[in-house]
Amino acid sequence: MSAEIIDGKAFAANLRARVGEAAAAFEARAGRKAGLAVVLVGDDPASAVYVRSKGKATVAANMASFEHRLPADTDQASLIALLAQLNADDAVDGILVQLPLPGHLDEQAVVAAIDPAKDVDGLTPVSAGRLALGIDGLVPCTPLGSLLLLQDQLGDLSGKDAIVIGRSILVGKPMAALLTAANCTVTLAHSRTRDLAHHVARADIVVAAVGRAGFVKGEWLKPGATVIDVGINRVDGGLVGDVEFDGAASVAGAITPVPGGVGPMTIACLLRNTLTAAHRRAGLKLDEAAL
Ligand SMILES: Nc1nc(=O)c2c([nH]1)NC[C@@H]1CN(c3ccc(C(=O)N[C@@H](CCC(=O)O)C(=O)O)cc3)C=[N+]21
Repeated sequence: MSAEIIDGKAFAANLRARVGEAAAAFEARAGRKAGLAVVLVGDDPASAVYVRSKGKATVAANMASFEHRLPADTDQASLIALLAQLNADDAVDGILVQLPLPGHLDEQAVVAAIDPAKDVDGLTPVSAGRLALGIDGLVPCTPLGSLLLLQDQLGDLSGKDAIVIGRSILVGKPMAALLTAANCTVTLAHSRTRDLAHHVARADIVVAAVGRAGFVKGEWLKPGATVIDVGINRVDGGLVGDVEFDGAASVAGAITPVPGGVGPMTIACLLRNTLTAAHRRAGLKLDEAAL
């Protein structure tokens, strides 16, 4: 094994601490805490654990946490009504609706009902449009966290060849947009891509977000490549990523582990986005470069 292991957990802890300091400064200036509302529909135990850990991290970062747990059979109109109430609530700077929603709900319509100014997940059509057009807005947390790790690892990304594997709304598409904005030459690969290994072999940066355990093989990689493994797959032995870790670690220059890589960055970036939204809503300036 030769690759450096990128410690996302430590980086995320640092970021949360810096966000916490900036959130305390926000409270002093604005006369209120920045606030994050999380909406959970149904009682999926994994989601409940995840929502609880977000709430704890929010409070630890000097922000207010509002949790709304709704029964699994909540109807569309009630959920939209709750979102309208949160949109109108001045104490709420960020709104996150935990996905996936129960099947009877229209996920697209629900997400679109979130005020883009409070869209800390970066998933509304307005946020996605802003990212595509290069207009300042709120960016999805997992791609943002991945970009921060890459910039920390590599510095300026200009001119680097990057491949993003997976074209989901949550990760792949926004990741490709962020890397393009950072001046990478980006390949967006997906399930219909022919000869994926050939494309991966050219990449200085590989972001794997396909949701299949061990899908990306070490022998595909360019020696020294930086690998960001977004996958979180539950298997018999515990959690594994989308990259075959041992094989990749003997070829890559640096790689994120699962767990302890991108996952913790997602929550840290959710807090960062909440602070960003709070400053914009209050008309205050946040020095994002200092975060
Ligand atoms: N609207 C919405 N936004 C989301 O961002 C969102 C969502 N819905 N639904 C669920 C997924 C999942 N997700 C994770 C975030 C952090 C970890 C994380 O911190 N994972 C730890 C390990 C956790 C463990 O041990 O289970 C790690 O990778 O080290 C995992 C999963 C955000 N999601």
